[in-house]
Amino acid sequence: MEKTIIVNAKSKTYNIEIIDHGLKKLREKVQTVWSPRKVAVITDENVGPLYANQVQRQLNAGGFVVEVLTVPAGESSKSWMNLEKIIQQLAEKHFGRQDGILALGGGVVGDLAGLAASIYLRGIALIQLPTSLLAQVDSSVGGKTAIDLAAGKNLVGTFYQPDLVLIDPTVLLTLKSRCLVEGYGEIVKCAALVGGDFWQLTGQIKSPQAIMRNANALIEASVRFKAQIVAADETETRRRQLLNLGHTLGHAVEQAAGGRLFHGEAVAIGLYQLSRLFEQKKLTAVGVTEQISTRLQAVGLPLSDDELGTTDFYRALKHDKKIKQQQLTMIYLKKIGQPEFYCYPIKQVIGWLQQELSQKKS
Ligand SMILES: NC(=O)c1ccc[n+]([C@@H]2O[C@H](COP(=O)([O-])OP(=O)(O)OC[C@H]3O[C@@H](n4cnc5c(N)ncnc54)[C@H](O)[C@@H]3O)[C@@H](O)[C@H]2O)c1
Ligand SMILES: O=C(O)C(=O)C[C@@H](O)[C@H](O)[C@H](O)COP(=O)(O)O
Ligand SMILES: [Zn+2]
Repeated sequence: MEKTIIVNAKSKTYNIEIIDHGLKKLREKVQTVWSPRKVAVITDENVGPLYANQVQRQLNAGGFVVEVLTVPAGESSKSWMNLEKIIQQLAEKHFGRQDGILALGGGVVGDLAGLAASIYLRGIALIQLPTSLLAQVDSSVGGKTAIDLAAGKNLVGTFYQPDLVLIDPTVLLTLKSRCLVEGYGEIVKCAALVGGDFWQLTGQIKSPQAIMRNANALIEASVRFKAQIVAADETETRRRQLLNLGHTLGHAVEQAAGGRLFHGEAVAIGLYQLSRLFEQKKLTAVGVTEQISTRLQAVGLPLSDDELGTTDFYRALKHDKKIKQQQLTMIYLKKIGQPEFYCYPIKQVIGWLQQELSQKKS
């Protein structure tokens, strides 16, 4: 399979190339956007040993000079400390404005490396080579970069588009099952926003193996949708907020779980729980929540978490980026494929969630 999807964002137009065994074509693809230069390959301790040598060989063959910089695996790497270390290493190795960063890893590496690329020397070139399912369907596309603060997730970041996203679905074969499945949480989110054939396709996925068998179609559908949204609203003035379906609650749950839950798992909980509450409010059509829960449970994604009842929603939600003049915009589904905005005073949303979700572990 070889597919090209063009992202026509306001700040930049670039290609997303979805290519089976695309790593073998890395040199050729990078050469379409970059002349020979120094490249910092930023990766993590799991992905580096699997793919960094191959990436380095390909780049060297194209005349690129490669430095591999490795961070620990996991969400806690999205930190000031790692950002500073990367920036320091770029400076020590005399990276200049003509050089570049290639992010080789999951969403954690992509968000961190993207942020470093966007601020070092006020911005150097970036290529995303996403290796987790979540990164291939979501985080490598659209230019959001971030690190976390104690106060909340992704509170420091930029919008910074890459020159190229190269997706090789075959690298997913080395991903642990739990990591594959968490990426599917974002796919269900996306399919619920789109509806139609995409939603039907997710209805056929009944196991992690089925995710893998259908990976190419799932990646293509997710990326096509995200590319459209980013083209329409790169910096999230309104429409891009739709991609936050399930995230208002998801980010709160992820933070409360302190690393125990992966991002896609927390999004699954957020998707289900918020849909349940909006269905109770009669804003979401009867049966939507059941369709969502069936899809999530089919692959073993969680619908709830023990921490949910004790989550401090006040602490977690007050930093939501969708708050404006004390009003929080939440996304809900009127029906599958029909997302809507729901704007409500933040204090009342917090009270409502505390009341509805405290002590309930359903
Ligand atoms: N920028 C965005 O638009 C955006 C969108 C969604 C999520 N995110 C962010 O992405 C992060 C989650 O990303 P993630 O789920 O990829 O987590 P991750 O980067 O931690 O990757 C998950 C695990 O899989 C390992 N891994 C990755 N690729 C592998 C491979 N091919 N073989 C073996 N192991 C591999 C990693 O080392 C890690 O242990 C969160 O921080 C989230 O906030 C950002
Ligand atoms: O690309 C986007 O826009 C998204 O919202 C995609 C989300 O899946 C992703 O988790 C994103 O990082 C959330 O961003 P945030 O602005 O809510 O921190
Ligand atoms: Zn997300």
